[in-house]
Amino acid sequence: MTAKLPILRIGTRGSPLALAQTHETRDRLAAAWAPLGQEGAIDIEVIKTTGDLIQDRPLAEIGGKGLFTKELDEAMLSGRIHLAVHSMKDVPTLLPDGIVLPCILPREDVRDAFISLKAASLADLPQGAVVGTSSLRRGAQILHRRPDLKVVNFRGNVQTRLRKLDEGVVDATMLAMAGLRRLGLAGHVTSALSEDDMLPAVAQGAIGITCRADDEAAHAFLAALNCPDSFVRVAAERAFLTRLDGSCRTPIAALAVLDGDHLSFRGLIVSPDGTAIHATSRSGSRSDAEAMGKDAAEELIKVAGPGFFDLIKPH
Ligand SMILES: NCc1[nH]cc(CCC(=O)O)c1CC(=O)O
Repeated sequence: MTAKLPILRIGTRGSPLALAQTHETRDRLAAAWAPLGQEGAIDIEVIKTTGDLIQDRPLAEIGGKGLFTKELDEAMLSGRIHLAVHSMKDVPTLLPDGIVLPCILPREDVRDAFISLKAASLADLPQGAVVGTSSLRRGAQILHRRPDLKVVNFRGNVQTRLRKLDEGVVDATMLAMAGLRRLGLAGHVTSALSEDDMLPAVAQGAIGITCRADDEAAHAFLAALNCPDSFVRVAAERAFLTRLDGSCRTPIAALAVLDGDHLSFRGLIVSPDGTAIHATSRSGSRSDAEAMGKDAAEELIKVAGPGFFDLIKPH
């Protein structure tokens, strides 16, 4: 008797990037597990999230955590899907009861891309140029480097942004290199911003896969896909974010890098206008990942003082 198909239902958002990430996940599962390679063994369920429905406002303004994950979590807890594929950047630090995150795929390029038809790099932008971004983290770090620039709110998919660049609505924009690469759109990148100019978001470029805590089959399937290096880097960065209790309104950036067993961590917080910035770094071993992130956050909380956080609390 053949197994009843599908064996596994994967939930995802419907955006082109979410689908690309889900197809990568499906292909890795099929390669690792022969039964999952059979035609029809994996079913992909597209689920709309609150974040997908609201297109015209900055996400920071909508507020609330889990804008891109809540509906997927609900579908998982009700048994409609077994796995959910997420951009780790969009996953809240606290997962709902009963849901775990045992798998991070090999991480893509962590950097932010600079895209402009007028300048080859951030430093080349003319005085007073207009940069479009809806990301407080990107806006704040840009203003820190270049206080003369004008940062305006800018959402929409890659095609929309490119059209607005073409029309001269803005002089430059920024997007994650990882998303552009996964969509085959890296050709539009003018240059990659260095981590010194633009520290990435926590977990940028990482895909994470959740399952129910009690789903043993899902755990077994995912164990073969997890990238231990990416997992430990993301763990350090998320520990930093957790301690800072980052909301979408809080410009926070962090990056952990592994060299063998040696982990280097950098993290920063910055006021939205870019004038006040506090950065720190840690160096240690892989097994200290979470402690390093947490410790770095505690230092920044102390150094910045309570006044700093009042600046960036949600209204
Ligand atoms: N917040 C949206 C989002 N979530 C993940 C990515 C890109 C892929 C990634 O960083 O893993 C993006 C778009 C962007 O920042 O350009």
